[in-house]
Amino acid sequence: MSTILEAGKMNKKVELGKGNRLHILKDISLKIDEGEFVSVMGPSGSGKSTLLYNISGMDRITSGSVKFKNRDIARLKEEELARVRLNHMGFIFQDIHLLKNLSLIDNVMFPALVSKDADKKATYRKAKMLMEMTGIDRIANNTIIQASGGQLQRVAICRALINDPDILFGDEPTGALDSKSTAEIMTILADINKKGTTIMIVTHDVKVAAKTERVLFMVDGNIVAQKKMLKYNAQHENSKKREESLMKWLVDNGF
Ligand SMILES: Nc1ncnc2c1ncn2[C@@H]1O[C@H](COP(=O)(O)OP(=O)(O)OP(=O)(O)O)[C@@H](O)[C@H]1O
Repeated sequence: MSTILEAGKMNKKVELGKGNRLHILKDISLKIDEGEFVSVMGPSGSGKSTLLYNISGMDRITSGSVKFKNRDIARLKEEELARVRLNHMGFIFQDIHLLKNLSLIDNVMFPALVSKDADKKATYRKAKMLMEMTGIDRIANNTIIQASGGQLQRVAICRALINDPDILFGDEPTGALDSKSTAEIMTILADINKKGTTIMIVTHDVKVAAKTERVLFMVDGNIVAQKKMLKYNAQHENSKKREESLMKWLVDNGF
């Protein structure tokens, strides 16, 4: 299995003013394999979102390295980094950042149309296919206000997938959803992962993390423990057992 993403002694410090600095990520080294489904858990304020933003090149580390496909993205110029993010990465965030004046399908197509050589017809077909896969094709022409939270999260997933990313990052991708929509979104993400897309998400939800393959546990800017599991298979596996075993592991690690 080859490594897709590798952080080496990654540090993030932020200036708080008056000479005060906050050291958020502390010498984090981490490898993510191609095709893996990884989740990050840990107490509030432990640095989970900061890890996700910095390892994905959404933000800049203070020191260390972040290699994406063997290329140190921490040292790229902003324009080049933006191109890597647009063409190779997908992002799903809790506050979804959809454009209010566009229909749902136009929102899905947007990142592809921003990319230079996009063929509009092919992009439309691809957007339709993704919306079909996530069960929202019938409302493709609705506006944002005509869609539920769960439907909007599916739009965000389709949009994140429109440029065929190698890796998908999600910050609490199910955070605002009820348990039924959460389970449906996790099934969609698991399917996407089985087709080969690497996924890394931050979550507070044990039920969500239990459906991933490796759980990283963060405390105070460090990854203090990791739990490796087999890929989740909804047809053959009892998710309750995985949740119980993960819960026990988290408690054993002081969560
Ligand atoms: N730009 C910033 N300026 C100042 N402090 C920051 C900044 N970004 C993050 N922090 C602080 O760094 C710490 C880690 O934040 P982060 O959002 O990464 O934690 P988290 O584990 O994702 O928390 P939560 O689970 O509550 O979302 C927090 O104390 C946060 O207030």
